[in-house]
Amino acid sequence: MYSDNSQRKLTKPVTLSTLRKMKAEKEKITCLTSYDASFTNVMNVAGVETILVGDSLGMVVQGQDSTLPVTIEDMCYHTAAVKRGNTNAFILSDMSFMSYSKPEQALDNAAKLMQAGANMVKLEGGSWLADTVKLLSQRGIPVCAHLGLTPQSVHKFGGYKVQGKSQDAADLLLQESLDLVAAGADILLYECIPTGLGKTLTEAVPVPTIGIGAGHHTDGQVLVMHDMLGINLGHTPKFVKNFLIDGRNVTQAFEAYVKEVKDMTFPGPEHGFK
Ligand SMILES: Nc1nc(=O)c2c([nH]1)NC[C@@H]1CN(c3ccc(C(=O)N[C@@H](CCC(=O)O)C(=O)O)cc3)CN21
Ligand SMILES: CC(C)C(=O)C(=O)O
Ligand SMILES: [Mg+2]
Repeated sequence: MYSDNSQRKLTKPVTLSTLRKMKAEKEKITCLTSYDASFTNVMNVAGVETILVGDSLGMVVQGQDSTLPVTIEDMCYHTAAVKRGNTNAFILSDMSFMSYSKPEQALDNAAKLMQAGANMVKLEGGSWLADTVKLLSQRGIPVCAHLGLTPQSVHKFGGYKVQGKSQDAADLLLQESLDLVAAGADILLYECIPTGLGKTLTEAVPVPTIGIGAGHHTDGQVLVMHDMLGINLGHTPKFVKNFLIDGRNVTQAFEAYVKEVKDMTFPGPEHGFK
């Protein structure tokens, strides 16, 4: 459909260096989830710099009620599909529930994702992950650490709840962020934390930050594609905005998302937490 490269907005491959430069120059980083080749191609056309093969696929593709049933084989299958549809975006893939509970096991599973086509792997957790992040980093695997509301811990949290609300919880998130950066994390992703804390953390760490429900101060933004196209199966979280409105097609919805993240009209105050 879009085999003509001239239609694509990303003219050269997005790398970790590109993303670091964007943080330094305060240009917002855009990210959307994708799980297949076709949507990935449309995201390339719209200029979405980074694509997350999220374990949210368990919910929006497989129809599970959480991300826990997703396997590393599922993640590899979708990463390979995204890779085949991709030209220049940077691909991050989630490590599935319990696929990184021990460092050596994490290395074996991260290797599978990298061989399937990921440019970086994402793991949920805090300081306890430092040894694993260090091992992956030393072996040449870029790592994104996902903090705040970590959906694989939903049963421990007792629901999808905003994190980092008390001063103690906010201080702990800062310490954990610094520990993970010291261990080699290249990107930090914050989910469902107060907007002010998103700002504090983004200013405190030297690596790019990406937020979802973390306010407009993070270096980048991510949304689950289905949510921003208005085809969420269940309850719609507060941080979601439907971009498939006003007679837009899917490409135009992705373009509107890129524009609003770049000019900081998305997320607005109504999409954040106090
Ligand atoms: N479609 C979809 N979108 C997502 O963003 C997403 C998934 N699936 N699956 C995995 C996780 C689960 N996520 C979620 C799910 C629900 C809320 C939610 O309802 N949050 C409440 C906050 C409640 C509070 O105030 O503590 C909200 O109102 O937004 C947040 C993140 C994010 N991820
Ligand atoms: C919600 C994002 C950050 C994610 O981890 C996913 O899509 O799985
Ligand atoms: Mg995930």
